[in-house]
Amino acid sequence: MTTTALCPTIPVDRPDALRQLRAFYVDVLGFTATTQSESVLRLASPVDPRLRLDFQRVDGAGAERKGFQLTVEVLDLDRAHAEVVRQGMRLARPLVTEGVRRSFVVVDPAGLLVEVVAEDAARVFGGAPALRRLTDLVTPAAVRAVVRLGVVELAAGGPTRLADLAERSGADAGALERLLRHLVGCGVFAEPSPRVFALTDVGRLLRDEHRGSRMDWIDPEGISSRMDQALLAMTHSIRTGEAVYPLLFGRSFWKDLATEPDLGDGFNAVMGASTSVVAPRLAACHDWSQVGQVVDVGGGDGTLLIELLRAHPHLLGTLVDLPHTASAARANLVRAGVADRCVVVPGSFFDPLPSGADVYVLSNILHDWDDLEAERILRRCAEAAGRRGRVLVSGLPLDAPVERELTTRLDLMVLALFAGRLRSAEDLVRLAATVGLAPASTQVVAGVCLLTEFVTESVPTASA
Ligand SMILES: C[S@@+](CC[C@H](N)C(=O)[O-])C[C@H]1O[C@@H](n2cnc3c(N)ncnc32)[C@H](O)[C@@H]1O
Repeated sequence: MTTTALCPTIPVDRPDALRQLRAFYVDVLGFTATTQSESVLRLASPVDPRLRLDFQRVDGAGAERKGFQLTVEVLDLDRAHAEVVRQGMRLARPLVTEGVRRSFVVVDPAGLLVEVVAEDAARVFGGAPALRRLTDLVTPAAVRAVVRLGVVELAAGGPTRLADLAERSGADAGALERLLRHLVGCGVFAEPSPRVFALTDVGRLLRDEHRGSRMDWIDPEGISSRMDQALLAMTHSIRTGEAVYPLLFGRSFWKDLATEPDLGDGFNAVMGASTSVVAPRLAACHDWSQVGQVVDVGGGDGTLLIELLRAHPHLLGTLVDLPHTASAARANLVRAGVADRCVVVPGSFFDPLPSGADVYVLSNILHDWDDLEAERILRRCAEAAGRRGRVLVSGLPLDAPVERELTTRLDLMVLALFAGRLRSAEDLVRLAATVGLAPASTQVVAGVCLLTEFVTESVPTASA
């Protein structure tokens, strides 16, 4: 049995209550009123129709139900009904069909009336909503289109006429109206008056100012689009355990970024934006006072190193990354005014790293690689750190204390892109042990990022 939505029905007995309730739930909390009559007010979240709330007048005519009641939507109503009968539960109303709506009312063991209904529209159009939510590509594509067209930014100032949005974004007015109409239904835009569109709270999350959010990853051109295409072709990766990206684009993800500077710039920008959220916490949560020299291995556009150098003025830094990204990092370090305390080394972390620093940081690196390659990177860090240095590994672990879907999503993404994998804290310790690194401390930063400090137990012999 699967429940797909839940809706409390709350009885109200004052004549003007429904109007006041509407003012609060619609105007303050942003619910949409899906039905309003003399006797009922039905509300739903515009972005998640599973979040519902009904109010029902119990004083007037037509108020057939009394008392608090729950409506539970299930995928298989007949099976739920058969089970209720098998358990000998009391039915307050037998199974009935009203139009396309089939339901029964049962009294739960706490005495609460529970109306069990078949998932709406499941038999009408477009398949079961629960399945549609899992499989639909139209909405994600529509969101990408409206961002790419710049319409989100154009509407940022407040309600804007369709004609202006179309003219300024260079879109066909009729087609743009169809796009926006769909996004109104999804709760991304509102249409306060005909052909005037405004961003909702959800729509505002798509704005440029939300750097470091999901929004950075949905530009439908450039690197994000290639990543999307790789995800759509994931079946190959599941079949083989290999990255599908090279199959689609003729070279590995990192080679692709190095070959097409625009792609590299795009990736550095989104990666830097996402790292900027956690960088201040990484700069604050570790004891950097004893560290003189830090090497940021695969340091990307310099976001983390800039944060470290700014927060700890005694610190000297080195950033190692592939040549194109190293140049971007150098420019950012100069702009941030910390270049005089920093060396940028264009190169690969599969080659020997600058040795003798106190700390080697690997931020969001190891999950891009399979175990063999991740081990090679760790070995390079351990060799360079020697007996005295430490290796700090930071990134989202597979067993992060967050909703599971957040970690499994990234795990599948790195599989499709680079045959990488997310690792649990335990996996990481096991992997590091193969190159003589032992955990000295571990902490969760910003609720999602595992920061593990390793010391060298036995320095690996330098590999070729
Ligand atoms: C996921 S990003 C992480 C960037 C940065 N550490 C952060 O946390 O924002 C991975 C980085 O690894 C770099 N990289 C990939 N292959 C590399 C290699 N062979 N040697 C050095 N850097 C490499 C990429 O250029 C990119 O900057």
